[in-house]
Amino acid sequence: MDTNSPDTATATLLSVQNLTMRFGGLTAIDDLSLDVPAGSITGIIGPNGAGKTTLFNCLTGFYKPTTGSLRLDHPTHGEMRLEALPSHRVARDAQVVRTFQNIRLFPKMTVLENLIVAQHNVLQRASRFSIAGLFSLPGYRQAEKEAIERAATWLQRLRLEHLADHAAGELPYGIQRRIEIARALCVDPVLLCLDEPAAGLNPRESAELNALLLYLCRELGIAILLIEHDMSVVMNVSDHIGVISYGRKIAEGTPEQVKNDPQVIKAYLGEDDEDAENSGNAVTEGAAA
Ligand SMILES: Nc1ncnc2c1ncn2[C@@H]1O[C@H](COP(=O)(O)OP(=O)(O)OP(=O)(O)O)[C@@H](O)[C@H]1O
Repeated sequence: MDTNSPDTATATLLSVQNLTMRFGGLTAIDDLSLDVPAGSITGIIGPNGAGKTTLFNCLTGFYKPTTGSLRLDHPTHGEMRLEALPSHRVARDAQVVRTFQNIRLFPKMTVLENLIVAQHNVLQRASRFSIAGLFSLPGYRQAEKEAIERAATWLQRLRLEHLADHAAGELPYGIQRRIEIARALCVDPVLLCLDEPAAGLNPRESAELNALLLYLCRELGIAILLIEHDMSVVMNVSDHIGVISYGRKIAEGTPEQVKNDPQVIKAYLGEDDEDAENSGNAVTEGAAA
């Protein structure tokens, strides 16, 4: 990553301040404040319907928050207010990129083509919105060459290069999830937002995902914001975890602090003693894997 440097490790990259998102009478996010440090992995957990994906949708411009601010300290552009940017500029200019809960690859395109399409912003600019692209002028050809090289680099880093010419939709589910991450990485993210990347993975694939996330963060310096229900992933890779319930932050801290927090156990287990016993398991399950 060109835009991240190791000395930013303790700085705040993203500051979510007093974020509220209402849908009519439903408050999905309720006065949420949370800091995402640079160069680290921040986990976001919480029961179903807690507001985690809504937070991502606010961050990436899919929703305009009702109130509150999302300040990104961009390594080259300085402070950017994400809540004021349209979604295409969040990815293109702020380099905040996301994956989705449901896989959204182009199934009939090859793996390589999926990664090139992700770079449409750069290619579109180089094409001068079609004339240069149409006549394949040198500037466009150069941009196209760089896009292919960038895609090839990420395929190689994620050990997918042997699958470059396969149709994405024909590959196993766990591989498709990995391709989605590779595709997001082609945009050179300052902040990579992953929405349940372990959903549907088997234990071996979850362990590989852990290794991948640690590599991206520790070796390449990419900050990651991770929504995940799979505790064997989130508890093992996160430096810091925020817990949301009914749109509010109920706890924040290291994985160890969070999994022992009575409010977190209650949110997962409910009030009932027996439920609570089960919910404690839900928070800690797989954490030592
Ligand atoms: N576009 C929308 N219109 C109305 N309600 C919405 C919309 N998007 C989300 N919600 C509601 O906001 C609440 C939070 O949903 P959200 O998807 O953010 O939860 P989540 O924590 O991601 O849940 P899960 O873990 O099940 O994916 C839910 O009650 C959901 O029904």
